Amino acid sequence: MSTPTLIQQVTLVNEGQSQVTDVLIVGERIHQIGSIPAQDGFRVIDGRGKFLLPGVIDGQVHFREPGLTHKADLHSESKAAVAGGVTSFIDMPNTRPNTLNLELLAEKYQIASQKSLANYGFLLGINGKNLDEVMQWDTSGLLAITDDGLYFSGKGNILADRPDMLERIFSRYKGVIAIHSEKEEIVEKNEEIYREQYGEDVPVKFHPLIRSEQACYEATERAIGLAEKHGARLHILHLSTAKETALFRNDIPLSEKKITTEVSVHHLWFTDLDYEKKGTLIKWNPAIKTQKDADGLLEALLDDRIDLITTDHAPHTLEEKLKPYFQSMSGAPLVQHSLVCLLEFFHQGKISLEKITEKMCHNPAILYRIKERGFVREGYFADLVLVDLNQPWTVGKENILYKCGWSPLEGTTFHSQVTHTWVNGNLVFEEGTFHENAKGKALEVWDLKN
Ligand SMILES: NC(=O)N[C@@H](CC(=O)O)C(=O)O
Repeated sequence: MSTPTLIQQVTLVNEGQSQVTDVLIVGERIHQIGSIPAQDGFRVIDGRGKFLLPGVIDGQVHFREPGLTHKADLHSESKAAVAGGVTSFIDMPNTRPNTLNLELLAEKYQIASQKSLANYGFLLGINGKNLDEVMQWDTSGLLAITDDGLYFSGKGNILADRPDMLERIFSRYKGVIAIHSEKEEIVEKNEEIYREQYGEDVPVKFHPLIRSEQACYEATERAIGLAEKHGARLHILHLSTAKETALFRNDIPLSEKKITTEVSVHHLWFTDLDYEKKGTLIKWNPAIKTQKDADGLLEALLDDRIDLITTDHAPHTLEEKLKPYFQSMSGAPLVQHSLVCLLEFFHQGKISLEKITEKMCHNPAILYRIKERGFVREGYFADLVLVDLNQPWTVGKENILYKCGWSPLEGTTFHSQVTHTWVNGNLVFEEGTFHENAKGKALEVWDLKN
């Protein structure tokens, strides 16, 4: 067993409170929280002036393996994740081939067990062809997160073109149905309008008018209608408009909600005014919209209509990004910078540390029923992140860890820095250095009764 680690006199931000305390890690678990005297054989970390949070659980990333490893892979992106204080992630099924059956799912878990520094869960994708098959699978047990997640996305989004199929899914599936919610038929009509005027090189500032508020709102409204009709468990991924926030409730605890949603960091951080400077580097689906939308999303996050913060970390090579509008890939990397972005909002007085912890650490664990993680509790896994709120640094090529080698935040100065990250009790990131001998684990889920 590794040396017990005592983090002394640290401000622990956890479960709605911040207090100075000591935290003792023994093996892969949090052994004790309180006033703990150092003993011979302990490794002691001086936490004075620093803040300790549960490791971030990013509920939506695209780490691109297998099949798209020229953009990213489970090793490179999990390294970027832990450097950013992210100790667990849930990866989406739009890898190649798409993760549409149990063999492909098992393959992902196998690769991650060899390569990932962070803990991992993989969602299963669904399309017109595998629906009946998925419904018959007993996906409990080993498959962890995947028994609880389904995902739809991209062109030919079935919300738009297969309402009959949605009806069947919502009436039969009991796990979390996670949806990328934009009506493709509206998007396609808008694309034609702009294509006629500008050809292939539509100015990217029109992206939020093509992937419009209406496209988002109508898809989300329809999905919620179906979920309510069938009592299904629906999660809307990366909400991007203020208007949609009115469709969600905040009068019941998350653990009792059947309809939940999240906001991704870029929809809080950027606005349409940034297209002029950043161009297609900030082309995402759903699109970055207006300041009013960013403000409305933050407000809904603070008043609990929005349940989680994710990144939708979606790396592409610079070459794939810097193309004319219609060829430029949507998506950008973020997982290394999500926590420091939110800490910057804290510095600006927009959000508390307790709320950041709730939305990035506690709530993903509650929503996906992740076992013994997401909170700093005795007996839980020691997934922890230590941050210094006053250690400014600037994002630049020399410190970007993404395989694609770029970030939409290049040139941004953050006041806060992640200094240490523990995953399952192992100190994997320490002041810019990685200890790569220990690998992450597959996330496990609580039984439904918990
Ligand atoms: N969010 C994005 O803009 N891109 C995602 C796919 C998706 O969610 O549409 C990707 O995988 O690149």
